Amino acid sequence: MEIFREFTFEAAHRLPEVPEGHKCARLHGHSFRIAIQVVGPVDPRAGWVMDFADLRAAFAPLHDQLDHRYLNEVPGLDNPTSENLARWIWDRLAGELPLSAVTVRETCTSGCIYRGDEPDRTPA
Ligand SMILES: Nc1nc2c(c(=O)[nH]1)N=C([C@H](O)[C@H](O)COP(=O)(O)OP(=O)(O)OP(=O)(O)O)CN2
Ligand SMILES: [Zn+2]
Repeated sequence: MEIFREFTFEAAHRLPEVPEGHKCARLHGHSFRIAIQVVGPVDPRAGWVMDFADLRAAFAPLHDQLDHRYLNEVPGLDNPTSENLARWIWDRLAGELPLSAVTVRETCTSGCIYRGDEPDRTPA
């Protein structure tokens, strides 16, 4: 079974690799929403995969590095797209949680879901 916990943080960023004139090259901010999803068996005694509090504890150091920051200055996030942020979070949590997905929502209507390195599904 999969469980998830959601987190929010406020941060500024700019995207340095967008085409000239793209609005996202300018400094701007978002209320980012993150979902950390893990997978595992339901412990028959506890009745849960793991305590939601364990997800909060695991994410807490990352929240400290992201909240009210200029993301471009965070080591490893010099091009802080949703995709790169999802991978950045995954790489830092994969060693301690049985991750199945990291979701990053940058706005109410856009974001990405990362499930770790996946086969390339680009049509031939
Ligand atoms: N694949 C991606 N595309 C874009 C990303 C990204 O991380 N991955 N990021 C941005 C910008 O950060 C932008 O702030 C968010 O994009 P967008 O959905 O365009 O935001 P708006 O709310 O401004 O949308 P409008 O419909 O244009 O109002 C851009 N693209
Ligand atoms: Zn943005």
